[in-house]
Amino acid sequence: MAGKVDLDGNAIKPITICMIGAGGFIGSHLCEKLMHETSHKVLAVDVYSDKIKHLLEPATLDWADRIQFHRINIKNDSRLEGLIKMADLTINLAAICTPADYNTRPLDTIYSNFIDALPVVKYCSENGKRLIHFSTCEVYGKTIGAFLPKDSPLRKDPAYYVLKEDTSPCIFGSIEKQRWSYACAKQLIERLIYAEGAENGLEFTIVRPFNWIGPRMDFIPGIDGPSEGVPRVLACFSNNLLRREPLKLVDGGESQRTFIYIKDAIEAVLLMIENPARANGHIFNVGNPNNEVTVRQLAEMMTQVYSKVSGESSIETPTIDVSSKEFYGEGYDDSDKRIPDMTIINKQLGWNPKTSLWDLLESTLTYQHRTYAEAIKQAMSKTTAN
Ligand SMILES: NC(=O)c1ccc[n+]([C@@H]2O[C@H](COP(=O)([O-])OP(=O)(O)OC[C@H]3O[C@@H](n4cnc5c(N)ncnc54)[C@H](O)[C@@H]3O)[C@@H](O)[C@H]2O)c1
Ligand SMILES: O=C(O)[C@H]1O[C@H](OP(=O)(O)OP(=O)(O)OC[C@H]2O[C@@H](n3ccc(=O)[nH]c3=O)[C@H](O)[C@@H]2O)[C@H](O)[C@@H](O)[C@@H]1O
Repeated sequence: MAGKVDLDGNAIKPITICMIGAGGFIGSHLCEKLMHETSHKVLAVDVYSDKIKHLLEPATLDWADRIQFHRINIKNDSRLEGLIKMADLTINLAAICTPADYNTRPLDTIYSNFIDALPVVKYCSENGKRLIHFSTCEVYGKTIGAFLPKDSPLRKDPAYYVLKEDTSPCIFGSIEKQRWSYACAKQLIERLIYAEGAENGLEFTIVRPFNWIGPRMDFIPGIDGPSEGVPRVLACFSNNLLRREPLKLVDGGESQRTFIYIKDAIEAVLLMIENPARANGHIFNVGNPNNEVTVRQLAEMMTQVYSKVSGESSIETPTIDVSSKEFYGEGYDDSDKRIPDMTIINKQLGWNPKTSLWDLLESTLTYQHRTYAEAIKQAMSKTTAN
């Protein structure tokens, strides 16, 4: 990695990164990237390590002395401050971030996304350490366009739906719509970090991911996660495809999302890590505006791609409609449309996403099939035998 330079042509010095939530979906890809392509050290903090165990064992791996796992729950562990002090940069990924939890476990959601993140911000600020904090595109909530009459021509005007870091408002539902507990907690921690920057000089970068997807996202219920758990849409639909059952479309599958391949998104995070002068003080949308689909279109595309990669024909009724109340329970609500404006990240870091939705689904579903198809078959034959 010798001779690597940043965007301004300066040599990149190896640093130590305290990565909280390193054992999750994004953390595992970021650790992989840092081990394979850089000389930086990682103090990996999480309560789980399954998704990074290939990076931790055996001790003979090339990067063994550059990654250390610390099994710590940041809610109640005094070792956290010491790790932040040892590092040059802290990246906080820890959170409850599955929508099925927002309305059913709103207290855990708010504590996890706001209260538990507070000491991390405080330790960084007090010790003069740089912080990259993971927020969410959900802080935008609904689009302004969602409130226009259905047939209004203004709905087609990007000014009413493209989400911009420095000008778009944050539009959430009423308090009994507990779906917004997550977005609201994330918004408040963003405001707190911004204020620490303004009043106390904290060097920060806030990342707003827009539906990053890929291998190792969430879990497949009953195989490597709780059998009753509800993961995010990629894992829900993968689970349905693997079990040859219809994909469930919540409230008609009309909501729109832009999906980005995790590997494209991780490139953006590495640029933030290695270009502090360009990233500090900024909030960045990280998404792929070219990959927009409705959830129904996503289901159709995943069905087609899965058929191709598994060699199995699709089932007769590939999708069924289900109400959000049935699927998520009382208090669910949804973001209607999420297209990231890319002006700021383009200007500061010159970054652009590359992978099309079809291509990213092809590599992700190939992984899902290879990793889970056999385990699902065995689990299903056991259930039938009983
Ligand atoms: N994946 C996305 O597209 C996406 C989109 C928007 C925002 N985000 C944000 O990015 C971050 C990471 O998301 P992800 O998709 O990797 O989620 P994830 O659930 O896979 O990873 C989060 C990790 O944090 C760990 N964690 C949670 N609470 C902890 C605690 N108290 N102590 C120690 N570890 C703890 C979990 O064990 C988990 O491994 C989250 O803050 C999330 O809100 C992700
Ligand atoms: O990924 C993001 O950028 C953010 O958005 C996600 O929220 P959301 O996109 O609503 O979550 P998904 O579970 O991925 O659902 C996407 C859409 O699919 C629908 N869905 C989900 C699952 C399913 O089986 N069927 C179905 O129709 C949901 O209702 C929703 O409209 C999560 O809140 C976070 O992980 C993150 O902050």
